[in-house]
Amino acid sequence: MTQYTEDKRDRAVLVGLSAHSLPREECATEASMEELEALLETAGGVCVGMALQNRDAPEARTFIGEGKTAEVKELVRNAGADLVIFDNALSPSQQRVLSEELGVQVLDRAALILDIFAQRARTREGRLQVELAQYQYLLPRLTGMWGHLVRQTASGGKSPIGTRGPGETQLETDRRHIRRKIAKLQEELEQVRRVRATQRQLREKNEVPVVALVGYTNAGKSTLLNALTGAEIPANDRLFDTLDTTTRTLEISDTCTVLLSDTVGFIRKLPHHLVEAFKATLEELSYADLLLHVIDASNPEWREQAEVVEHLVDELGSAGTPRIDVFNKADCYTGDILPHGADIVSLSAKTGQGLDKLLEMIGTRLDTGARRVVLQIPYDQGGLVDLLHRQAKVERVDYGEAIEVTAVCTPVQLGRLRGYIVSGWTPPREFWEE
Ligand SMILES: Nc1nc2c(ncn2[C@@H]2O[C@H](COP(=O)(O)OP(=O)(O)OP(=O)(O)O)[C@@H](O)[C@H]2O)c(=O)[nH]1
Ligand SMILES: [Mg+2]
Repeated sequence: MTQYTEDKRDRAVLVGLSAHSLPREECATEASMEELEALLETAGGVCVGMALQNRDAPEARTFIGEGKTAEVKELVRNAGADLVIFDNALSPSQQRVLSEELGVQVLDRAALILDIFAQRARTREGRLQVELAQYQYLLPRLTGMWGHLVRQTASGGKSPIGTRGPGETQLETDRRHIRRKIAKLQEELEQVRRVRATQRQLREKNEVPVVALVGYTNAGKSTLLNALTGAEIPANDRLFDTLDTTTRTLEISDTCTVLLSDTVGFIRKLPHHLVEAFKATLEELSYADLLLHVIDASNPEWREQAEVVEHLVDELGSAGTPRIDVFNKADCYTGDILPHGADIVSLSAKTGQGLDKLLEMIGTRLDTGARRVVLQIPYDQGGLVDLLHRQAKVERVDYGEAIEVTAVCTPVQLGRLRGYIVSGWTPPREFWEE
């Protein structure tokens, strides 16, 4: 008993369900439970018990079955746990019922991730985004969870996992207040976004291609950015170390300089609100000319992780952006043979092995695939013609109703000039959607 009164960390029992009726990516597996434990540790808690159930379908009221609920209750009592965390998403009512039946606070993976983001967010934008996501998560859960939280915080002591972020006094107020708060946060974020758009326009004037790092959390994105650019972004062996976008210049060769951006890592079952809220930060991705998908090749789960990333990149509307798959951590990789291909590179951000190959690949990717297009440029955009003369191979210029230019352009330039192309190039659909 004395052993855990000294440990101040939140003690949690982790529960997961795998059911035939659930989509595969929503099922709990041993690997996803392990990841949940890592998330719990990142949030400052400790796992004191674990239960994984296989079932045909979730129970409507309690998600897991009756027998399993009793078993979890037993686990909670024996281990002296103060909360139960589900790997699967729970509905607000399931969360409430389970909390009553188990006698402790019940969270799901989404709430845990939100909690970590709340602890980690540093910039104003990051904090606004997390707060917005937390309020949106809380709104449908006001009745059940709140009574519990208020009781808990009223009893004094530190605030437990899942309750950090919006202050307690705000948590006591009503839905209308929360809705107002959400609207206000959205407005503030809109402002942040406007600043971002201006910065981006400035950057586009600079005509420098943007390369963005994407990948599963802990894959080594920040380490790679540091290795390539000499930046000193913190890179730690914990989940969601980076929550803000950092951009640095990277010289690929004497003639080619790009901007390289680090982004927030992805994870399976990322709360939908969070993806929504972080769209401003992740917007960087949609403006990237090239994505570097960093994969931790030393992780036996890399395939599943890569799939999650692909899925989120799609959801964020960047499926059409050229991509290089970077199999990182080659220094400690011992598993099966990695895929090979023109858009695949294996390297170690830590030892530097393979970095030159990546640089070469970025250079080729940004330069190849040039093709001849005809552009119609309005006279008031005449500056673009100068730009084309400087950047592309201009073959012909006709002055008619508009300036008609025939030029050979690289994919990056084509992406930028998409509004003016009249023939020669069929852009991917997402290029047209703004
Ligand atoms: N052995 C080895 N470890 C690496 C390599 N690259 C990164 N790491 C380690 O992996 C851990 C995570 O690296 P980060 O660069 O923080 O990963 P990240 O993708 O930025 O993670 P988040 O910001 O949390 O999404 C750190 O402990 C790094 O030292 C590598 O090539 N080899
Ligand atoms: Mg990072």
